[in-house]
Amino acid sequence: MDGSRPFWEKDVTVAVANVHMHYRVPSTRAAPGGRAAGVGRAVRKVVGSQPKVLVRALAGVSLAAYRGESIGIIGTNGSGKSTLLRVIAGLERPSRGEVVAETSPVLLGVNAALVPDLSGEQNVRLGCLAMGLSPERTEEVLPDVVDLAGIGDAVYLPMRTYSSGMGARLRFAIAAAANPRILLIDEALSTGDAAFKERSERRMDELRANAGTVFIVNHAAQVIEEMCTRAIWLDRGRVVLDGPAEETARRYRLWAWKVSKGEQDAADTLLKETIAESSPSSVKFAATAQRGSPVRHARRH
Ligand SMILES: Nc1ncnc2c1ncn2[C@@H]1O[C@H](COP(=O)(O)OP(=O)(O)OP(=O)(O)O)[C@@H](O)[C@H]1O
Repeated sequence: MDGSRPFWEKDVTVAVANVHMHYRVPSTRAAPGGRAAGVGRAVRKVVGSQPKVLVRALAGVSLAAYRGESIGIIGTNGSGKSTLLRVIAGLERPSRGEVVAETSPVLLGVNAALVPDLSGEQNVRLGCLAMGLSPERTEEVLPDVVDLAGIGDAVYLPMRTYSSGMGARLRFAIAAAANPRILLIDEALSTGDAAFKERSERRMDELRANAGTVFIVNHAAQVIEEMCTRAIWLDRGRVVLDGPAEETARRYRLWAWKVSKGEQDAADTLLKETIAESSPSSVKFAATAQRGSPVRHARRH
């Protein structure tokens, strides 16, 4: 990677600079120790408090996203994918590091807050208004959203009666209606059928063509390969590989295959080799930048 090339305001939509995310989480695991520790445990049992452990969800992630990119994020359970999206969306503040986004990203999560007792149609209205569309614009886009979701007359039924795939389709259609410049999608597309996949791919292409950036979290390397131009493989909160979607997906698949065959040593070696071979991104802000302010002095090293 170019050691000093600055990237300019007009190209960058999101910059993530050395982001760490730590959580302190109560653990019921018995701590080793002698009698004193045993007494401590007994006391905690009575008062109900538990010792806390540190979980490192992200351990120094840096990346710069450009206009027109669709970036897949892959990795095993707990590798930090959703945390990264939440941090980019501004829902959580990193423990360390900085995130700057050109405009407010829209996060489309599997648990996007829709109301189960309302119909799909009512939820579309609610979702559009919540994303800042005017009531008039909401009515205008309603038919397109319903069309993109493609769930037929079920759109008039309460959302609690939907299958997970139907709910995911509706959420995607609602998020896409806002025409966000930065769209973050957490798993939502993996449950759709072939027709929906094609429609959602087309809609994502439109969003990207509209000078936007789309981030997609998915376990399936194939989905990432088909939908993204670039992919980032995360493992234990670190970037293993950040490159063209096809190459990253191929490497990740090979690693996952070795793990599934019980070849843990070979998988570990592949992981280490991949990290060693890849040139890590390092994004720095020359001036103190804040979320929502344009990227002015960021440099990728
Ligand atoms: N709010 C939280 N409080 C405590 N720990 C958390 C929290 N959110 C995430 N974690 C932990 O951070 C790590 C990364 O979680 P994250 O959900 O980002 O992983 P993921 O790659 O999206 O996983 P999955 O593929 O299973 O959805 C995990 O160990 C998880 O337990």
